[in-house]
Amino acid sequence: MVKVQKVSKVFMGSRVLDNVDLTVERGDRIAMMGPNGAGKTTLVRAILGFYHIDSGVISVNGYDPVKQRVDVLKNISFIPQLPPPVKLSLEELLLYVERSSGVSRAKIFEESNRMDLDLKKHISKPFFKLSGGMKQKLLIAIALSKKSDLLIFDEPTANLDPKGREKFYELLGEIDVSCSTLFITHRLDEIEGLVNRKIYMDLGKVVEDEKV
Ligand SMILES: Nc1ncnc2c1ncn2[C@@H]1O[C@H](COP(=O)(O)OP(=O)(O)OP(=O)(O)O)[C@@H](O)[C@H]1O
Repeated sequence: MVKVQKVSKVFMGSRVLDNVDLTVERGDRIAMMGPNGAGKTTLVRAILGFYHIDSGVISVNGYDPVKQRVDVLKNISFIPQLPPPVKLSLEELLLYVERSSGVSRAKIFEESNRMDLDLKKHISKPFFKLSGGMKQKLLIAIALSKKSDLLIFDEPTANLDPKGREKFYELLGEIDVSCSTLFITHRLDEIEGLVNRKIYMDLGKVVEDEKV
């Protein structure tokens, strides 16, 4: 599904990804861990085509993430570490998601309800005015509503209260087995039961890749 071959990325003279090799297969449930600054987010963003890489090759379902971005993103749901500063109201955002990704509004409402987020109450508020946890809940609801082959979560529970986290893990337990997931996390204890592979990064390299 995802092939990362000898990928390097340099930011301001510093090698953030150093010759990384990684393959994600269908059904992989990955916990990606490693110290702050190890290169986890950069790797995921390169897979999503947000960054040009300096060397190596990345392909997602056979597509180049930079040149064929639309084809790559069509089958991926991504929750970033920091919610984007979207100025649209929730109403406008839902309309945009519905039109651009074909995700049903009713499904987003359903998933939001399950995350204890009252969308109706906040529907005319701009997204950026929601609390951190509410933003994350909405992004989770959208990601889980979209039919994707691969779900990528970059520390998705950082802003969630304990109940929100519990609900989130409950929903994750229901994800189709054919779907792959990649979690960047510092809290392995919380997702231990949901993963079948653990990857550790350090200093821009994959230093351990273990099936569990
Ligand atoms: N757009 C950017 N411009 C310059 N440097 C960057 C950029 N993005 C990331 N970096 C640098 O790349 C390094 C790796 O950052 P990255 O966010 O990939 O780490 P991480 O493993 O996800 O860390 P954390 O666990 O703290 O989220 C850091 O030194 C960071 O400062």
